[in-house]
Amino acid sequence: VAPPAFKDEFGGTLGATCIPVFLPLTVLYLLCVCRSPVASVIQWPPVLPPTAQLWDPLAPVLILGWMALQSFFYLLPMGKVRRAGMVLKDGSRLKYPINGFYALCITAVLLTLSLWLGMPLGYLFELLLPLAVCAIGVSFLLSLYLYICSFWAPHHALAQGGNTGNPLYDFFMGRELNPRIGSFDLKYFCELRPGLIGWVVINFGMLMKEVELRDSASLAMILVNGFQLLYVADALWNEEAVLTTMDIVHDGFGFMLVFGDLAWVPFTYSLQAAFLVVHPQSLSPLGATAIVTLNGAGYYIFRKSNSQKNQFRRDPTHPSVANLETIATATGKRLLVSGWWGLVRHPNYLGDLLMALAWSLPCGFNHLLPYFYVVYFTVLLIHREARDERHCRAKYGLAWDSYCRHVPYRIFPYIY
Ligand SMILES: NC(=O)C1=CN([C@@H]2O[C@H](COP(=O)(O)OP(=O)(O)OC[C@H]3O[C@@H](n4cnc5c(N)ncnc54)[C@H](OP(=O)(O)O)[C@@H]3O)[C@@H](O)[C@H]2O)C=CC1
Ligand SMILES: CC(C)=CCC[C@@H](C)[C@H]1CC=C2C3=C(CC[C@@]21C)[C@@]1(C)CC[C@H](O)C(C)(C)[C@@H]1CC3
Repeated sequence: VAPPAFKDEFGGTLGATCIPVFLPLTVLYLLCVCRSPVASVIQWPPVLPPTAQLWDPLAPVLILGWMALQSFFYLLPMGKVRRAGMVLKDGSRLKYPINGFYALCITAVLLTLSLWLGMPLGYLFELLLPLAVCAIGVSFLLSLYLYICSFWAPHHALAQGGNTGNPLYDFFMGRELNPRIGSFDLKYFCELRPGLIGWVVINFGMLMKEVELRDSASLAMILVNGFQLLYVADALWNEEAVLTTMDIVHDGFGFMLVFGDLAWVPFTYSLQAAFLVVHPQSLSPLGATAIVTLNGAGYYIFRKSNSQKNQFRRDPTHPSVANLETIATATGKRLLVSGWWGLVRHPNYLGDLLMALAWSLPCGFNHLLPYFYVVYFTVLLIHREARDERHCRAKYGLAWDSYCRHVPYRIFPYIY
């Protein structure tokens, strides 16, 4: 039996106690700020909504209906049959359906149909706060369910980090690695479907609200919608690649990921679109071209580097990666030291951050709020890089040190 893991991630027990209180309040606060005329994150006294604005009986119906609809799409026998994930502690490999892109397409068809039937999608703007409250509630309930069920999971199915014996810390980190109901994988489903697709649906609702208010969608709103739709469509098109990410391979499914997937992503990643509804911006053609170019460059780096590593991990003999320079490690796996992964140790983070900046720039320079995503994301990725570095050093030892000497910069070439 392995020794219990240390409570050393995310500030230990204190972090695991405070974050589940602080982050849900942050989501609600940011939504209130972005709808206020001043939209200042440092406004005092802070903008607080009347309690009546936090609840709408339609919200739980929409959230639960949405989860049920996306679960139904997940179970439909379409797309690639069932792909095997990474090898687990007991030597087995779980199978996953690869049909997320179809789920996005069917959702798009349903949205078009509902527009045609005259459904007021712009009403999502009014519903943002009650929807966020319900998504937060669902996150707490699901995390509690996962925590309780994990006590029936076999030992080899537990995650390394969320297994300390401290209930608060384990609830936060997640005890079980791949909780499932039958063949329905809860973590894989939540990571890519309800929150990610929900995010672009909310964005579209904000665009429709703008059309309602001003008769047409602004260029800034179209760019934000287009960029973020590209990001979500890319994630679902390359769904298989998520099977090699840290969340799926290493992290347990606890409050951090449940809340991140179901509440944080849809309601904070859509802040720029919600902001533009109340604070319209005009963009010059030159400004728009520069922003599109920045997003294109970020996307290119993000996609090429992620695909290169994914291809290399799936089949190192594939012609697209077979000629790259590598370092051998004691585990039998090799590390890339040329190509994208020879430029910096996380080229995919670099591309993702350039895109994050391009999503905020259409909102102009008069407010900090639309830049919340860039700031949060920089902190998240620097922290994530440090966590990954610790895992890799523990896994690969001297080979990792040698990789770090070959590739000294972590995310930004010649800077960090
Ligand atoms: N939009 C958002 O909110 C978020 C987006 N992301 C994005 O998700 C994507 C995945 O990120 P994440 O899971 O954090 O990390 P990575 O995809 O960067 O995966 C890290 C793993 O890659 C392997 N690896 C590292 N260096 C090398 C190398 N030189 N050669 C071969 N393999 C290597 C190691 O695993 P092993 O050796 O075991 O294979 C390491 O643990 C990124 O593009 C990131 O930007 C991430 C978080 C949030
Ligand atoms: C503040 C807080 C609660 C943080 C939790 C972190 C989560 C929001 C993120 C952890 C890793 C994520 C990934 C994506 C979304 C955000 C979370 C869940 C991702 C699905 C976005 C789309 C990308 O293409 C991706 C598939 C590579 C990515 C995977 C990691």
